[in-house]
Amino acid sequence: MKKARIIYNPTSGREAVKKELPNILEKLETAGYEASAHATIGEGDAVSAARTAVDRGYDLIVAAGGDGTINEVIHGMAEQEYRPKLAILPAGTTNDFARALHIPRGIDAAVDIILENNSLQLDIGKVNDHYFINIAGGGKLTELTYDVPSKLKTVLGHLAYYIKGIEMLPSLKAARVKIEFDEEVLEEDIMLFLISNTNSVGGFEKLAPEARLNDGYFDVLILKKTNLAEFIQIATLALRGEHLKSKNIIYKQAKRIKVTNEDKMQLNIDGEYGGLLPGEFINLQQHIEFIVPEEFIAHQENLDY
Ligand SMILES: Nc1ncnc2c1ncn2[C@@H]1O[C@H](COP(=O)(O)OP(=O)(O)OP(=O)(O)O)[C@@H](O)[C@H]1O
Repeated sequence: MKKARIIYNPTSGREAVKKELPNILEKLETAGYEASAHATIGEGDAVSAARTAVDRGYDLIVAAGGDGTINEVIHGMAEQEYRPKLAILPAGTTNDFARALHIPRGIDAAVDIILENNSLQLDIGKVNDHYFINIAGGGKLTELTYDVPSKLKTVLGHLAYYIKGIEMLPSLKAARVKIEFDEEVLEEDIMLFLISNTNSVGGFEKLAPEARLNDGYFDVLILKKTNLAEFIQIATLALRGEHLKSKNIIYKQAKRIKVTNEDKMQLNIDGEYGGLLPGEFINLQQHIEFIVPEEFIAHQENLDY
């Protein structure tokens, strides 16, 4: 019998998973899994819970919570030689990765996707000692994601980022960075750089429109030094997915990127503080097998032609 381990954050998304847990376990059992669950108790607990699940030879790990929980589960799995399949039950404030995989928001519908058991090997990113699934970046602007007070984030979701972002606009500063791509070096004064694995980040659905999740490439977006008016114009274009035509945006694809800067620029990794530059970003191609909707597999195949 196949064994499934649910690792869930009991506090995320108004305790949605906690309330639904008996139903989730029953559905998995009916589908032939021997299912058990671990409730996380705080920061870092999902990392060790995932490590333990790998050591115990589970066939499937179900990460239930927001992007923070999924990120921790991936940290617990990524270094291991044996990596079980990974399913996601989105129940957080931000569920960018679940959205990128077309996993439905409702817990019940997301469990049904697990039962359909379609899967794809997908890329994840690594920078220094951190893994990321959505995006990593740096620059004064990216610091706003962890400046948003968590209460505001819980109540307002993505809107909180925008409010805080607008408040921060007048204090935006450019910084000089050196960016080494696979075969090219760039030195620029920039407002921010984003290294994206998926195309849906922080509510911007089309930030990196060509990002594919299994091609081994990151999509790199660099916003050159701009004034406030230009910045607002580009942000407006970005909401419509039309920012790539701006002369202030550099867009590239690369497997490995090294970024250095002299001012101790902070790194943001999947929305959390991730240490200081320099950073070496490596794309681990098709490193983890994710359970995804059949429709997502068709969508990826369409991108290939
Ligand atoms: N029992 C717990 N109590 C408090 N915090 C926890 C608990 N379990 C895990 N956490 C922490 O909460 C962090 C965020 O949780 P998670 O990502 O699941 O949901 P969220 O805060 O609703 O959404 P998001 O992080 O996507 O905005 C996790 O990275 C983890 O460190």
